[in-house]
Amino acid sequence: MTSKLAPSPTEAGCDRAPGLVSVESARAALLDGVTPVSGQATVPLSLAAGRVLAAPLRASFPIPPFDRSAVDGYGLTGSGAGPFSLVGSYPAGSHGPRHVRPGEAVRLLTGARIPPGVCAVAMQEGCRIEAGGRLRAPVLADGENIRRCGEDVASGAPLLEAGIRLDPRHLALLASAGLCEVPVRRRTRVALLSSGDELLAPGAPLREAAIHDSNRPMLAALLAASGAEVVDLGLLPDRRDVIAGALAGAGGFDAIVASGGVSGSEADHLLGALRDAGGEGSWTAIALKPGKPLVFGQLGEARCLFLPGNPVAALVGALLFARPLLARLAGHAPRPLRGLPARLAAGWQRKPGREEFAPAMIHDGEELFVERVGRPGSARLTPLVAADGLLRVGATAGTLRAGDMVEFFPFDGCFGLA
Ligand SMILES: Nc1nc2c(c(=O)[nH]1)N[C@H]1C(S)=C(S)[C@@H](COP(=O)(O)OP(=O)(O)OC[C@H]3O[C@@H](n4cnc5c(N)ncnc54)[C@H](O)[C@@H]3O)O[C@H]1N2
Ligand code: MOO
Repeated sequence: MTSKLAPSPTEAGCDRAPGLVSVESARAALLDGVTPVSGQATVPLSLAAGRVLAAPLRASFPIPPFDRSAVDGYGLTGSGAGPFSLVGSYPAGSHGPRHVRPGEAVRLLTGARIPPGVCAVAMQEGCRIEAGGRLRAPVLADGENIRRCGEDVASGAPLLEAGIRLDPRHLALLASAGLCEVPVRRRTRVALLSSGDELLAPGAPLREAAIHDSNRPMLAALLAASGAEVVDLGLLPDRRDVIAGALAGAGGFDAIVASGGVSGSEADHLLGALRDAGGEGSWTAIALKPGKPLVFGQLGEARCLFLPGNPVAALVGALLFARPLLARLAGHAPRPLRGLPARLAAGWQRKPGREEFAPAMIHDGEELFVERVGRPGSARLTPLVAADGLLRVGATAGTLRAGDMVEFFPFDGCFGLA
């Protein structure tokens, strides 16, 4: 794993600064050989959102299970305009008549079973009841306004493939197929820690030269939203032996995620501590801004991903690397990272060499226009909070001008279902 992360001679220096590894090849190296966790559970539908389906599911009956009316109206026995004699009224859920004979029509509400003999349903808005109670209807095509048995899913057809991360849409499909519980993979277990002598636990009173640990709550929430069970290993000092001790007990997790202490100064002990704990790993400089220094490794069963300490860099690293790692471990395909094409509302001076992600806001308009929020900086959280998402600039881009195309990644997707 380590050697694969070294930049190849062809890679270095072509579209990024020499010696830096592209995000793409770093991600490929991180995911190389990662297999899904074993172990399954059966969970009720009410707890299945966010879990990964462990086995393919098929429909044991057609959906819908019977022909039914798509509208409030009248079931007709022929396509002609009538007049028809009305022979009853049937709401959704009722049995309906045994048979409707030629020349007859039946009142049907949306969702009602189509009785034998009915070949189309006329919407009530287009119908008229004559004096004497007979029905006049528009001429209809055979099958109009009828939802056919099995038109959504045929009996025995595949419902969902294994490896799908279930979201509210899937729960609706599974419920409509009569399922109340589903087989899912066990959740991945991720250990999370922060390191740094300058860090204070959330809520602790400020002391001189210290700041609060803002990465741990952010990363814990982000990893949990990716479906992982997060175990907090806490806040560790800049002491190699203490960090090694904490890591040594974490080899049974599926992944260990840390932030801080990865840039290689005399106070950065994560990589050394990983080795002391019996693991292996390597330091990598990624062609990424923010988020250049990164440590990947392995300790026992656990894949290790140590992110930089600056909070925006930690977030970007978690989105680009931890998310796909957790997806692969959880047994579903990492979602391809594809942003929306957007135009810059304003440019800025920059040097080519590193792919860049910046907090950005959407401008109203017919086209998607985005603009960086606030002053750039990997330690500034307020632009991140004010932003609608992150914009991405490719590594080769130099100074940017208003109107240039970039990619935009909204934080909440469009509807945020998954
Ligand atoms: N001479 C160089 N110095 C630095 C470079 C470089 O290339 N040459 N890179 C800079 C970049 S870029 C980053 S990012 C950081 C990464 O450093 P570390 O991962 O070793 O992180 P620390 O030094 O521990 O912390 C950096 C910064 O972030 C603060 N921090 C750390 N953890 C947290 C936390 N949990 N919550 C909030 N803030 C945190 C820490 O106090 C530092 O201010 O290195 C640069 N330096
Ligand atoms: O790359 Mo650092 O990760 O810019 O803040």
